[in-house]
Amino acid sequence: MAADIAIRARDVTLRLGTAEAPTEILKGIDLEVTQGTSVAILGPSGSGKSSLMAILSGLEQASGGTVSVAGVAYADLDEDGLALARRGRIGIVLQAFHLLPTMTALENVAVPMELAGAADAFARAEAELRAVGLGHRLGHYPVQLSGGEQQRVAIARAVAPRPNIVFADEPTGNLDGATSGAVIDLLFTRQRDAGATLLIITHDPVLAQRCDRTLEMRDGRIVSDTAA
Ligand SMILES: Nc1ncnc2c1ncn2[C@@H]1O[C@H](COP(=O)(O)OP(=O)(O)OP(=O)(O)O)[C@@H](O)[C@H]1O
Repeated sequence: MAADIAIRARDVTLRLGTAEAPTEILKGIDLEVTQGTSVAILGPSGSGKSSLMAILSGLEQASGGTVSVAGVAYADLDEDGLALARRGRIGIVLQAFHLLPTMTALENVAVPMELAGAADAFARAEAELRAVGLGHRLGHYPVQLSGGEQQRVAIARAVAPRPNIVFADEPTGNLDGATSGAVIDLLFTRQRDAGATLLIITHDPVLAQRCDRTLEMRDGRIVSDTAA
């Protein structure tokens, strides 16, 4: 039996800017990712990595082409449908962490799980925050946390619901070597435990080497696709 395909993109394009001066950000992306694999996306700044991730994670709509994730075709869904499809199945860590400023670190991780119906949301959130080394910062608000600490809260929030697919845009960008190593270990441990698919944008060759597969983007296209 063929392995499950977690992510399928066909001829995905993204055009932004004005009608008079459109910019082609993505120029026909074809991609299939097998469930349970880890994929690093490399490429120079501006090559379209974050844009591709935004489309694959359902946060942005493609201008052309089709995307289906975990068997769900995005074209069939409206905003609410997309949000529902993401909930619990897809974890996302963006470059801007999007923590809610009025909630503590613990609440930022626990409340989304609680809204999704998890009975043990706070216990799981606490365990996940301890795993990223933030057991001593549970009651801190985002403004009281350093950039690297906020990044770790965002990672804990993404992995805590045990999603099938985790998208992470430079998840270690703000972390020092030791903390970065611990966070990467956590991401890969969770991936293995849950058989999850992991898509990571990174400039870090060490992180890329740990992935099963490496894609390189240039100027809106995937220019190389290498298995480890
Ligand atoms: N709303 C927009 N209108 C026009 N161009 C945009 C818009 N948003 C992004 N771009 C352009 O799209 C290109 C791709 O951006 P993207 O953030 O996907 O690149 P990236 O490879 O993730 O870069 P980085 O490594 O710097 O994060 C960039 O040249 C950017 O300037």
